[in-house]
This record gives sequence, structure tokens and C-alpha cells, in this order.
Amino acid sequence: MIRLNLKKTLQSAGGKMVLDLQLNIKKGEFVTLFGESGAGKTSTLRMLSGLLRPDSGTIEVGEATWFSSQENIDLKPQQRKVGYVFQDYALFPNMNVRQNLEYALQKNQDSAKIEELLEFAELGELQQRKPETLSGGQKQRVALARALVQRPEILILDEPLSALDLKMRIKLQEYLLKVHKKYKLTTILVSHDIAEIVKLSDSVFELQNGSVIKKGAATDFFGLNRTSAKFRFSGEVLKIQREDVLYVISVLIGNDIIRVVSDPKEAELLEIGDRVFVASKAFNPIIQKI
Ligand SMILES: Nc1ncnc2c1ncn2[C@@H]1O[C@H](COP(=O)(O)OP(=O)(O)OP(=O)(O)O)[C@@H](O)[C@H]1O
Repeated sequence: MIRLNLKKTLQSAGGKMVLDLQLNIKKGEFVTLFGESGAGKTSTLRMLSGLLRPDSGTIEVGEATWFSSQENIDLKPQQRKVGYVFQDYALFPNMNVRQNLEYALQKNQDSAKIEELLEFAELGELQQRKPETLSGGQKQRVALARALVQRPEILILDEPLSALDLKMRIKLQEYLLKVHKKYKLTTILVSHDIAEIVKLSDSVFELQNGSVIKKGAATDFFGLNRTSAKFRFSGEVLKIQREDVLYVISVLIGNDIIRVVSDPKEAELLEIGDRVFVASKAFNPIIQKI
């Protein structure tokens, strides 16, 4: 079990925000931190990995204490078994793929791990290339492989796929699941993409203003158990138009905009930017290759 019990005063745009967090994550789980911008997701992960010092509290990982303000324990980032993958890859631009991985090795450490990771991440043929010559998806595979060099127990993925197009996202989602299982990791993801969260995570924690306001299994969390729809997509509300007694809601799903008729009761709950499900159970969906 990973137990976080942390307090940290942060400086948000609107003034001070106190992050006050109790979070228990089971070993081996794939969990997602979800919540609006500025809720404290990245700060939580930076505290877990030792990049940001909490004001007070404890971080316990299994039997070990990584941080305790009372006992004056504060392990350095390199002493914590955490691999960190950032949204913007954070690769060293002057090093090639292999050197980016080798940089993560500690002195006198066996380099066999590098070969294994190059192969697993299908980077063998790219190993002499500099990051600037790689696609976003390739860069993110390098960043992931680099995060695994130190054989972490915990893998932190801070919006790792949000800069990629949909096709690459889907491919790398599969890859993230493979990594999580193969290396028996506890994985903590930050994502805003509901489809991605449901596909990857066992459980979800929602943060708001520095606290956990909701937690649950991924499928229960978004109310997927509430309806037994025949098909269902998640998307974002782009436009809400009133037409006579009904409303027409434009929803962005992937790269497509669809228009859905809604009754006023439902429409009045919606705002532009809301995440919604579009579902149907009244007729059979048709599938057609495009
Ligand atoms: N080192 C720091 N010291 C003080 N305040 C900070 C520090 N780092 C971040 N903050 C502030 O804390 C708040 C929470 O930031 P954080 O990056 O944790 O949010 P988030 O939930 O990850 O948001 P996003 O989804 O936009 O990445 C922000 O208002 C930010 O400006």
C-alpha cells in the first residue's frame, strides 16, 4: 500500500491553496488522478517523487517511510523507486535515444537493462537518433523506457499522451497497459480523457482545491453502470442551442462533431466544456469503414 498524508500550501492564481490530502493506493493498481486544472494533481505526484517538499505529513510505501515531517525523513528523488513521465517528454536534446536511457543508469550499473528496454519499446532502430528527429509517440516511448531504467516500483504518468493525436494515443494506451503488467508496477496517471481513464485504470481519485472529493472504481466513477446503453461515447460540449422547445447540443467526440437533441431539463444542467456521454439503447448502431 502507498499511503500519502500530506499538507502543502500552494500559490494558486486566486491566492493561497492548501493541499490537504489523504490518499491510499493499493500496490499493483493502475490509478488515475482526475480533476480540474490547478486542483493539485501534479503537485501531489511531485511530492511523492521527492521533487516538491510537503509542509507536513507522511509518505509511506509498503513498510518504508519516504517522508515524515515529524521523524525528519525525506528520501532524495533518486532513493525513491519512482519513474516519472512528463507530458512534454523532457528528453535531453543533445543526446541520442540510447544516451537518454544510459543517462538514467547509476554508476557501475549493468547496461543489459538498456538493451531489454530498447527492444521492449521497439526503439532498437532509433537508438542513434536525436529526440528532435522523432515523432511525439516515439519520444514518449523513449521517455517511458528511460523512466523504467531504474526498475521503479511506482510509475508516474503526468498527462503523458495529451500532446498526441488520437491514433497514437490509442496505440500508446495499449503500450502503457503492457508496461504496467510486465514490470508489475503501481501506476499513477493524470488524465482528463474519460475514455482513456476507463480503459486504463482500476480506480480513480478526483481532486478539487487540493483535496480528494471522490474516489471509486473507474467504471462506477463516471456512472457507466447507471445505463445499459448499446453504445456510448464520451465527448465535450461545444455548443448549446435552443430550438423551439428543445435544445441541440453539439458534442466533440474524437475529431467529429455530432449534434444531439436534448430536452430542456437535461440541457439546463450543461455548460460549454462539460464532459458528457452520448449513448443510445433504442436502436442498433451501424458500423461502417471510413
Ligand atoms: N512549487 C510550488 N509552490 C507553490 N505553488 C505551486 C507550486 N507548484 C504549483 N503550485 C500551484 O499549485 C496549484 C496546483 O498546481 P498543480 O500543477 O498541482 O495542479 P494540477 O491539478 O496538476 O493542474 P493541471 O491539470 O493544470 O496540470 C497551482 O495553482 C499552481 O500554481
